[in-house]
Amino acid sequence: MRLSASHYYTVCSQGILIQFVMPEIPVVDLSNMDLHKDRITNELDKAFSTVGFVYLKNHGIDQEKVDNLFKASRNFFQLPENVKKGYPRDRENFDGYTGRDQEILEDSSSHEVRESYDVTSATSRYPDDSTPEFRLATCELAKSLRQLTTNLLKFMAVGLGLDEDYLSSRHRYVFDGVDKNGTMLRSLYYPSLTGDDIQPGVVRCGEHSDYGTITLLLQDDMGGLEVLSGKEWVAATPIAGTVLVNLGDLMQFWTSDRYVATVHRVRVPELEIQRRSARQSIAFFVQPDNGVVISSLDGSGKHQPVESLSYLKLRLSEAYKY
Ligand SMILES: O=C(O)CCC(=O)C(=O)O
Ligand SMILES: [Fe+2]
Repeated sequence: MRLSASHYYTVCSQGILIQFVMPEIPVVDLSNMDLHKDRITNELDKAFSTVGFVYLKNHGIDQEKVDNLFKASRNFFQLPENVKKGYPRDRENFDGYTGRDQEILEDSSSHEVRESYDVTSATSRYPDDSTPEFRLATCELAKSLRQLTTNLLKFMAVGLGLDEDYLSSRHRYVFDGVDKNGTMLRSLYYPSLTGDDIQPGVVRCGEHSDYGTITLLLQDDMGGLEVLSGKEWVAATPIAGTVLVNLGDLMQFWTSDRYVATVHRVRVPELEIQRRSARQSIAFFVQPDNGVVISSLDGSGKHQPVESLSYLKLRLSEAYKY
C-alpha cells in the first residue's frame, strides 16, 4: 500500500511558492475482518513500519461507550481541584488523578497543561464517591478496547511472520491489574486555557513516544495531536468514529526497529483558541504481561532484552515530577 499524501504549500523568503508532500496517517477498515484478513494484515504492517500511526474504522466499538466515558470524565475533571486531588495517582498501582504540570513528557518543557485519571483494572481506585458513573463507563469501554487489542495483536503477529497467537499469548492479562499486566486506561483532559496561556503552540503534551506495545486513542473533535514525520509535524486530525492506534517502544524493540514508535505531541490548535473549550481524549496503553522479556524477534540483538513491567516503571519514573 502506498501512503496517501497531501500537498502543502509554503512561501519561502524569496517569495517563491514551494510545494512539499507529507505522508498522511492511513485509515484501515476493519469491517468483516475475518473475510479481509490478508488485506488488513498488510495494511497494518505497512502503517506500523512507516508512519507508526493508523486510524481504524468499523472497529466494532460502540460509540455510546466512548461518549459515556467522555461524559463521566468531564464530570470528574470539572470538579474543584481539591476534590480531584483527593484521588492522587498511586505510584505502585498506577491509578488515580494527575494534575497539570505533574507529569512532564518533553525533556525541555517545564509546563504541560494536562490532567489525567489512570486505571489498570475494574478494581483500580475510581472516584466512586464524587463521580459514580466513571467506573462503569470505564470498565465497559475497556472490555471493548481489550477485544480490539487482541484482534490487532493477531494481525500484527501474522504481518511479522509469527504464529497468530505469538503476541496475544503474551498479553493475556490486559487490564487485569498491575500485579499481572501494566496496561493502563487513561482519561485525558486538557482544560480550556485562559489569559496568557492561550496561544497556538502551548504545550499540552510534550514530545514523546509511548512505552508499551500499542496505544489505542480516542479523541474528541478538537484536534491538536501531531505526529513527527521526518522533520515535519503532521496533524493527526480527529476522524469521527475512528480509533487511532500507534506503536510503542517495546514493539519497536521487539521488531528490531521494523515497526516504529513514532514521536508525537499535543499542541493547542487554532480551533481551541476560537472555541475556548477543553479537549478530551482516552488512551489505552497496551503493555505485555509482567515477566515477558522483549528481545529482538529476528535474533539480531539490536536492542538489549528488557522486561515489560521494569521498562514501564523506568519510563513512568522519568516523567513524573512529584
Ligand atoms: O491526548 C492525545 O491526543 C495524546 C496523548 C498522548 O500521546 C499520551 O498521553 O501518550
Ligand atoms: Fe502518547
